[in-house]
Amino acid sequence: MFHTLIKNLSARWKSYRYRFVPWIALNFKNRTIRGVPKGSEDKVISDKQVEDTLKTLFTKINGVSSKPEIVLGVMRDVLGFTVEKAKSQVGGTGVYVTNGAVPKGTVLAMYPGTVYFTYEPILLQSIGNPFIFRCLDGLLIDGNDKSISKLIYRSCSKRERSGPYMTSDMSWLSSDGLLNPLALGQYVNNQSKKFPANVVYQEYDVTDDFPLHLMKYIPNIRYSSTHHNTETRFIRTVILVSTRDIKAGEEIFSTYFTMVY
Ligand SMILES: C[S@@+](CC[C@H](N)C(=O)[O-])C[C@H]1O[C@@H](n2cnc3c(N)ncnc32)[C@H](O)[C@@H]1O
Repeated sequence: MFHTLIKNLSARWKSYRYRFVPWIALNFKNRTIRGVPKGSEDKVISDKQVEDTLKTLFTKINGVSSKPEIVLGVMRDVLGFTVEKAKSQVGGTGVYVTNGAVPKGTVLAMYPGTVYFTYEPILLQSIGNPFIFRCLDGLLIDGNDKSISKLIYRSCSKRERSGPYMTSDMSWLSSDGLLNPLALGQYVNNQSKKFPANVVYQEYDVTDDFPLHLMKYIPNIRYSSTHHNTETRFIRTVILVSTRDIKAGEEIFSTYFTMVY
């Protein structure tokens, strides 16, 4: 009987398709589901566009001071807009476009955090944690910037550094300085009737050919060491892409409920 229970649970988990894990999804009564046809991979812009945006922004930020006003100034010059955290219109903290305008189909944020493969232990970190994001292939990203999640991200980042090079951004965990101004996607709230979604999530895997000196701006790190895992050395990132033009002053909303059918 126990065996059947585990089998059923595991089958249900495999067919689970929402972006946020069940303990977050349960909080929402009125779920508007975004359907994605199976096999479409759910990409609204190409990997090449994502890569170009990240490389261009990181190259311009590289070497400037980590003072937020300086970094945001560079972001404004390069991308034509800035995004920042502020009190949400629906609950807690949210993310707003604070300057300029975001055209449709633009990378405007990233979902930072520790990346867990399906076989890695996340239970302890996940209890009461509303920041666990689920990728379409089941990988989980813990974007919580507090408590045990924060300690784990920091220690994995230190483990992965490559000689003088940091291979991930830790600045989203504190207010000591800003490296990657896009790394605030974990604070984007779920859409509602009054505030329909204006962004979607999209997976983007950073591979070995990404310039090593720009890796310090990648706000994701693998829970397990990449060095022992030659087949899967990529770093999963998740970006948020605008689905319409967004003006300064508007809050960003996504849909936590993406259903693959
Ligand atoms: C990933 S966090 C988003 C950031 C969060 N607002 C905060 O201040 O930390 C997810 C949590 O935000 C809240 N949230 C997100 N969308 C919401 C909405 N439309 N209405 C009310 N609360 C929402 C819920 O508490 C949810 O568990």
